[in-house]
Amino acid sequence: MIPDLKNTKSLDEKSQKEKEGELILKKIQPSDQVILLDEDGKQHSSVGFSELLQKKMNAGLKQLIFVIGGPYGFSEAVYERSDGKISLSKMTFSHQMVRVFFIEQLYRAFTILRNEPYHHH
Ligand SMILES: C[S@@+](CC[C@H](N)C(=O)[O-])C[C@H]1O[C@@H](n2cnc3c(N)ncnc32)[C@H](O)[C@@H]1O
Repeated sequence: MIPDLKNTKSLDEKSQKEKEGELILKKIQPSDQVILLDEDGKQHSSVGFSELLQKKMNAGLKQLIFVIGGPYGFSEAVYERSDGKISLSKMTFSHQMVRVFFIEQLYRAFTILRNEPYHHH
């Protein structure tokens, strides 16, 4: 997790996104795949999302990184480095809410892949 930026009042929207973007990009290795959580991304069902994860694992990917943006979203540099975008809804949520929703979906996806009795459709 990247700590909240301090003194953001002195930063305009673009500068804040760029500063956050630099901190995000520092954590990413060249071999990583990066998927952004973004309201304009592709929407999946929970089963569809579990299939996407399975496909990535089958491809022998070393590390798949999901990134949640700050209050103004992502900088251009982060969009350029990304390999895809997924959306949880057309609505905009706070990054704190997205963290909770997305962790539950990750948990759900792995229970689907393991045939555990958590997901009911
Ligand atoms: C308050 S939102 C930022 C909204 C900003 N207007 C934008 O263009 O992304 C903070 C972060 O939460 C995540 N987020 C918010 N709503 C989302 C949604 N419906 N689906 C996926 N991620 C979402 C994104 O990662 C976003 O960068």
